[in-house]
Amino acid sequence: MAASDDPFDLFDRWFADARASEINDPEAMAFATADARGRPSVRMVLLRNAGPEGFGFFTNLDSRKGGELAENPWGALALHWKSLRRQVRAEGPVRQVADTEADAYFKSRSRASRIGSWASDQSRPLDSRETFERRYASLQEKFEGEDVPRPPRWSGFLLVPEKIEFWTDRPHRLHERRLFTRTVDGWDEGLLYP
Ligand SMILES: Cc1cc2nc3c(=O)[nH]c(=O)nc-3n(C[C@H](O)[C@H](O)[C@H](O)COP(=O)(O)O)c2cc1C
Ligand code: PXP
Repeated sequence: MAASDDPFDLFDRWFADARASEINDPEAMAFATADARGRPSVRMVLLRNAGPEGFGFFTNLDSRKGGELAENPWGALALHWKSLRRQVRAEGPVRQVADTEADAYFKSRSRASRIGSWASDQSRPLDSRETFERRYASLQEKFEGEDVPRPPRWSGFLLVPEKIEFWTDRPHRLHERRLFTRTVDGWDEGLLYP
């Protein structure tokens, strides 16, 4: 298969274009999960790695998405780059990243964000903004002068794509859709009607 037909090479080129032309957050993607009954939910997350191993992001394992992935480890994502009028979609099984990988990413975040990850019981009901701010302030004190470690329930997920679609806007809604489907030894490429 020619290098230009590899979906991750294509993704890298599109992502570079998006970084150059989007006004903010080219890595923002909608990430869908579903519970054990198949009921879907979707939210934005930031794509933090993309390559042949998959598409990765970081979050709280006890969040709604974390709970749904624990019961149903499948996901779907969509990136939309408005400035380019392009969309990428991917679907496949989702696995948690290794602790070493989560640690390395967590270390790269700002101290304030690291403390925020301890302060936030993500997706749980919160009685008031004040409660959250008090928790944050007391954690700032607790960690004063110390390194802020990764909370044990904060980690990352990797979607290992079985399908990746590249969508390009064309006039009159006659768009182009290139679908890559994983095979035992590579990728099949085909087109879809728009
Ligand atoms: C642009 C954008 C990027 C976001 N990135 C993340 C992220 O990388 N990780 C995360 O946990 N939440 C992120 N959030 C917050 C999520 O959208 C969501 O509110 C949170 O993860 C809880 O989702 P859940 O209750 O479905 O688990 C982001 C929100 C926006 C708008
Ligand atoms: N966690 C939460 C709750 C977020 O809102 C975001 C981005 O909005 C992220 C994680 C990902 O970004 P970062 O790792 O840079 O904080």
